[in-house]
Amino acid sequence: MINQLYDTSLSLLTDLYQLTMAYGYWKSGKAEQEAVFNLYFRKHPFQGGFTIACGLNSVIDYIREYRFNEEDLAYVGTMTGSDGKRLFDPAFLEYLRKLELKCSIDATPEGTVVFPNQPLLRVQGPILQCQLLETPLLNLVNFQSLIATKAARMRQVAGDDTLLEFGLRRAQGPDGGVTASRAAYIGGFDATSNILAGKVYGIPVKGTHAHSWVMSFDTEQEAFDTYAAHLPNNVTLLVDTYDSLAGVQHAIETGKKLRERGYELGGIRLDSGDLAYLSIEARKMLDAAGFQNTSIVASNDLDEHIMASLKNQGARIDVWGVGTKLVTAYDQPALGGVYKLAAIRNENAGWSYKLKLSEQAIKVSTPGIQQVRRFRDGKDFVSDMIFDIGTPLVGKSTMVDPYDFTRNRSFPETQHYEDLLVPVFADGELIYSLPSIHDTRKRVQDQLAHFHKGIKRFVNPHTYPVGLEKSLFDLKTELIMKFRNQGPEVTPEP
Ligand SMILES: Nc1ncnc2c1ncn2[C@@H]1O[C@H](COP(=O)(O)OP(=O)(O)OP(=O)(O)O)[C@@H](O)[C@H]1O
Ligand SMILES: O=P(O)(O)OC[C@H]1O[C@H](OP(=O)(O)OP(=O)(O)O)[C@H](O)[C@@H]1O
Ligand SMILES: O=C(O)c1cccnc1
Repeated sequence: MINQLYDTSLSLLTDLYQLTMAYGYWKSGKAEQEAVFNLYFRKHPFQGGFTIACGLNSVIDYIREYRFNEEDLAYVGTMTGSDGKRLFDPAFLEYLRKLELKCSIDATPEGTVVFPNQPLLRVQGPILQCQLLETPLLNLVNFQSLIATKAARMRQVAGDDTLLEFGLRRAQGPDGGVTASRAAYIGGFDATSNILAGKVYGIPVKGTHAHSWVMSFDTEQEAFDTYAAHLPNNVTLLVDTYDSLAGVQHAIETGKKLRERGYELGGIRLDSGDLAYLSIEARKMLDAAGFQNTSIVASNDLDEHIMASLKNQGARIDVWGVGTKLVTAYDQPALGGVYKLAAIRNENAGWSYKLKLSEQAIKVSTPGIQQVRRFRDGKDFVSDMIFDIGTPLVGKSTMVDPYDFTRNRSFPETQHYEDLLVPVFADGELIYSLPSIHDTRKRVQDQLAHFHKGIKRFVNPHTYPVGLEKSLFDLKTELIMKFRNQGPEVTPEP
């Protein structure tokens, strides 16, 4: 669907270094060498205890439409190096012209609750192709997972209240706005004010009116009455232009006139002042006037923390309109997802497992062709184990905390589990049937319900156990030792 927003090919939506590396692979005869990359993040956003995977739908669109068209190639042909001469041999442009993606991708379905260091996507295929995908895949998955997570945090606070996303005006550009609306819906919002997102993604669209409507009339009463006269089936009146509680009284007057015509006053919206006090007072006034079913909408720089505080204060808010702090992920504007080479196939020697070292333990990548096994105890999820798909898992499974080898856990063969990564593309062919956005949205809440509530709290959340299967842990340790001492690779035992 992202392609619907742009009337152009998106194969150049990447960093130059991906293309220069691709060129290098091609020139040195490595272009077709099979490789495996993992896409994962290292730390939950917002100092939280969970993250929602989101963006796979866009990844699928992107890959299906992937091609270098004549305009792309003409542009790439003009690119020059430090000596002013062209960067790329024309024969490489011919190679790109004929390029068809043949990668296999396994991915965690959108709407899944995920944790640091586990692959959300595993991309396997010719190294040149896997490399070209790094930047766009990160661009698509990082942002949408970030916003879906922010939205899911707000849903945790809102309970059964209605959540409206109002962020387009503050979003990071047009695509930032539209994809944020999608991710917010998946994370648990009920509707967006963004009409294009409604059209493109089938999200419910809802809204009230702005201060300008009230200001354009001589009196607030006239403004409310006129709005209700023309849109009787969509009346939520913004009451705070001059004085919020006087505005509620004007809305009640309009509501009475609406009722005579057989319509109901849908809601009033508070957009400034003490939202706890004003909502409690507004509720009393509406109830006393017989408008018990009229909703109270609140907006004004809300986030999950203010919402929680308002709930604690007994605010009578039924509908929360949230913009800026949701779509810009205000307190943490990026998810630090990365894409790392984990294995490469040598012609005669089989797979070589690869690892990136770092002084920081958290930044040392994990080698291998990975899968994530999520163990259940009854209906609840209890632990995730990252393992290499080449390892035969017979008998009990033991997982080790990657940062403290003295901490480990074992599960008997009979323990219930599900493997999170599912096949999406096989050799470039889509083999995954996409769930509807509504089912994906439901999946988020179904999943969250089966995790320990400690991971959902905002302050010092519980760390859900994610470990490396013992033989993968041992292999990683061996590789770290080997690399620190001499060289970068190790061939796993068959
Ligand atoms: N009772 C409350 N408890 C905690 N935070 C609140 C409460 N009422 C409002 N807020 C939040 O306080 C912040 C600032 O509110 P403030 O009352 O200063 O805005 P305002 O100046 O009335 O609004 P505006 O500048 O849009 O006219 C907003 O993020 C709002 O959501
Ligand atoms: O506060 P947000 O979470 O971003 O929600 C969207 C805001 O956008 C609108 O007003 P706008 O901010 O344009 O003007 P205002 O601040 O004067 O109300 C609306 O009235 C909300 O307050
Ligand atoms: O419909 C609304 O009330 C709305 C839409 C966008 C931004 N703020 C409010």
